[in-house]
Amino acid sequence: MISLQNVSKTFEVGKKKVEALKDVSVEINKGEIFGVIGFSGAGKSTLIRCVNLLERPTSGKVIIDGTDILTLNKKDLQKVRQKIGMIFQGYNLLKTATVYQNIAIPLRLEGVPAAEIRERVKKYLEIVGLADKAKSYPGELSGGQRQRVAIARALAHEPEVLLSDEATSALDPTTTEQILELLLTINKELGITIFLITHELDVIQRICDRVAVMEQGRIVEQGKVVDVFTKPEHPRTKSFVRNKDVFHVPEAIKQQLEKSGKLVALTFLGESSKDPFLATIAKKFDILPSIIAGGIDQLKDQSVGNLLVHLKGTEPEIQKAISYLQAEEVLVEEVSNQ
Ligand SMILES: Nc1ncnc2c1ncn2[C@@H]1O[C@H](COP(=O)(O)OP(=O)(O)OP(=O)(O)O)[C@@H](O)[C@H]1O
Repeated sequence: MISLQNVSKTFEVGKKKVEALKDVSVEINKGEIFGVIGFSGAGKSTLIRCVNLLERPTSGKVIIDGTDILTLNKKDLQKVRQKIGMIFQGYNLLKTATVYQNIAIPLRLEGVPAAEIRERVKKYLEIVGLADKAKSYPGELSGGQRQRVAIARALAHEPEVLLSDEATSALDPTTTEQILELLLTINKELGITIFLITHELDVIQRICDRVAVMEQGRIVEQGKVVDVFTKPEHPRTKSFVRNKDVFHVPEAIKQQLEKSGKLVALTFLGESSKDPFLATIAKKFDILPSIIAGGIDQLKDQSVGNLLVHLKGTEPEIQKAISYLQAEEVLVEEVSNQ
């Protein structure tokens, strides 16, 4: 549906050149939620702004439904832009207009008939759960409510794609969760494709189907969230994957445990977490497994469990147990040597 092909963007600031995007290629499929994660300055905003040409790439193609929109004239580009809604970290609402007017004014400018404007404002305020706030001003709303108005305003144009530029970054964790739930509903029930950028792994983990990791203007890793999350390859991705925190063991304890065996990090997906792996390996092999730490993360469609386990025993027995776990599709990473 959206295909960014070899997109580069160089800003010229005085005599200095800033390469914000370097040969970035990314495909977003119809109906999916695709997230880009990266630290500040990685190029995420520039990338998302290239999708609706708020920023024009220096080179490369931006293909939407088969058309390279860089080749379009103003009028045709305008038509494509109507298919793309956008929400921002700062909401971008008109402070002196009511919630109703914030949604209605852009529709009026687009030439939507008055009766339809009334219908759409009502419909989308209901969808975002703010039917009773039509007459309020943005200043009377919480951050989460303001973002809901911004979402209703974007939806009122009945777009096929919603771009989200750090939409939850200014919100507390509970409000973030509610907005993410709303984005999931919009994706599922209205069939809207969502392309979002964030610096928070939680956002990716909670709602995205696929993810790309950006660093210094490049995409360094991309794939299904579950794969990137459980088997991160690039150092930048590893730095984002929080489950490593579970496996952070104070050096003194680590040294103590390593004397009598091996520390392993186990990662398992959804269903496999129900199997009693540790009891089984204790029975089958001459080892004593003990749990040092653990946690569980909820992804969009499944959960991922993490355990830090000490395997007490001889090296050959430990290796047999590890092979057994791997055959059962548990991801095993030795943390002793890290
Ligand atoms: N209009 C601009 N003029 C000059 N340089 C820019 C412009 N926009 C972005 N840049 C530079 O491009 C690089 C990427 O910026 P960008 O905002 O895309 O990153 P980001 O990952 O979205 O970071 P943040 O989350 O902090 O916005 C940075 O070095 C930034 O300073």
